[in-house]
Amino acid sequence: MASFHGSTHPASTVKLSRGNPNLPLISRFSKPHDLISIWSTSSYFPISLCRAPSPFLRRGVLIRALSLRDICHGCVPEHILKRAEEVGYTMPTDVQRESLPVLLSGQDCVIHAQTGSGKTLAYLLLIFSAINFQRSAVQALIVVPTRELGMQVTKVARTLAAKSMGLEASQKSCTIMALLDGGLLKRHKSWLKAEPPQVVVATIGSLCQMLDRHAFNLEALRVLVIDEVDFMFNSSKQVQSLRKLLTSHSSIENRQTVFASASIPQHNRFLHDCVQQKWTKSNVMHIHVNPVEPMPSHVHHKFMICGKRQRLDALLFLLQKDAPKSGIIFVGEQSEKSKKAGKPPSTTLVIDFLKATYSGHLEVLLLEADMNFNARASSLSDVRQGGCLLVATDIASRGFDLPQTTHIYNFDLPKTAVDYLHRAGRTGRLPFSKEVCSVTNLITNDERFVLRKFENELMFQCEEVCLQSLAL
Ligand SMILES: Nc1ncnc2c1ncn2[C@@H]1O[C@H](COP(=O)(O)OP(=O)(O)OP(=O)(O)O)[C@@H](O)[C@H]1O
Repeated sequence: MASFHGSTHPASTVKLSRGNPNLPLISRFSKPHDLISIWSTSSYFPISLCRAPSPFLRRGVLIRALSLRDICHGCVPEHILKRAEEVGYTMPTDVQRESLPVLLSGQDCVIHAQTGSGKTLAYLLLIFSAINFQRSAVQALIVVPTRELGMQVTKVARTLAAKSMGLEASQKSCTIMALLDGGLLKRHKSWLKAEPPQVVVATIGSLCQMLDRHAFNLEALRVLVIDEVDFMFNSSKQVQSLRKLLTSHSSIENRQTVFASASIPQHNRFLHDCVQQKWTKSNVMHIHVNPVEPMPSHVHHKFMICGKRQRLDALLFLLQKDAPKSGIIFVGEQSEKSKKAGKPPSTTLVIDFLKATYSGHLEVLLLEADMNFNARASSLSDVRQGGCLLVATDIASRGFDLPQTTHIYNFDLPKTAVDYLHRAGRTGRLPFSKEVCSVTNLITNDERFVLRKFENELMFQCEEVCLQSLAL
């Protein structure tokens, strides 16, 4: 196994100085293995490690930043690249620049990069490069932890696979099926049998149900992606099924395996397990982008100390002062004890309070695991319409992409530093924007040490805000 870190130079590296991005591109390369690695310390190019063919260099100077098309040319079908450009994916993000050459060369990969860094597009481009559009068989499988994330990934995949302008006649279509908890699995079963899709996006529960009923098999599988991999392996309910999927339903020799997450605690141990347990081939690559800074740097962290009873008023005060374009208020899950005592969950308290007192222009919406699937789907679709104040439990903390979110409020602190990282990662998700976004924690005096622990673990600093200073 090997590892590429933003802070280490790979063996064949070239030092770069600032180049001229306006110079014309001289020629293109066609295969990823024709590439040479380049290390850039230039402040002009927002890159740490990239790969480029020699025509991109003149006397060791990068003369043009590589576009997504440059990196994927010859591997990803033209109509997908064209569609990606139509949607606005022109230049690669750091993680795409670093992972795509490795992915497109066929290697197994653990993609480990900040929240909102663009891991989804990286693995989707790999999938579109690997599948045979003419063949009706499940060739790519993306496993996700929640129904909401599954719907989102399916939407991005379908957007890329949709017919692009001007290429209709020649382009071949690709079917993408979502097998998600609460879906119409009976109907999906007949569809899977009648005409298997090329790509399936699934939660592990629904997937196993279908595999157990022999609705389809994974004999033709070329790419297996496990998104939010640390979360999936952490859940005791899912881990058995996941292990079975990785080792019995398809073989590592026939497929390319990709794991993705912004947090992989003890990643060396995880990489070791990947090889030992035969989840991946032995040359699996760990692409670790920005290892010294797990949090996006343009997210500003704050805290306000207030008593539990003051918390709702403090939240309202902050909302009025901050005037977010769109925000998420994270609330802890209700404990079993509180459920048994017949108390309302904190989400209800917050929602009811805001509906009665918040006078801003944003709609107040709710998303929590206890809602039924239809209510969850309807909340999700309302949230995507534009700005809102979403009151949510941690169900919305993983992978949820609402790029317009400018403010996060931790009404209750999360349980772990990893949960903090993912909640905070719901803001600051526009890759090339430096708009300052914020995460504000409402805590009691006793909780200050917990937050300090998160700060040390995740290497960020939290600034104190006082009700008095805000009132000025
Ligand atoms: N090359 C690109 N150019 C412009 N926008 C991009 C590009 N790649 C991704 N994005 C946008 O960046 C946002 C974040 O991408 P994505 O959801 O893939 O992040 P992620 O790394 O999976 O984050 P998380 O770890 O939180 O799941 C999305 O809104 C996506 O559309």
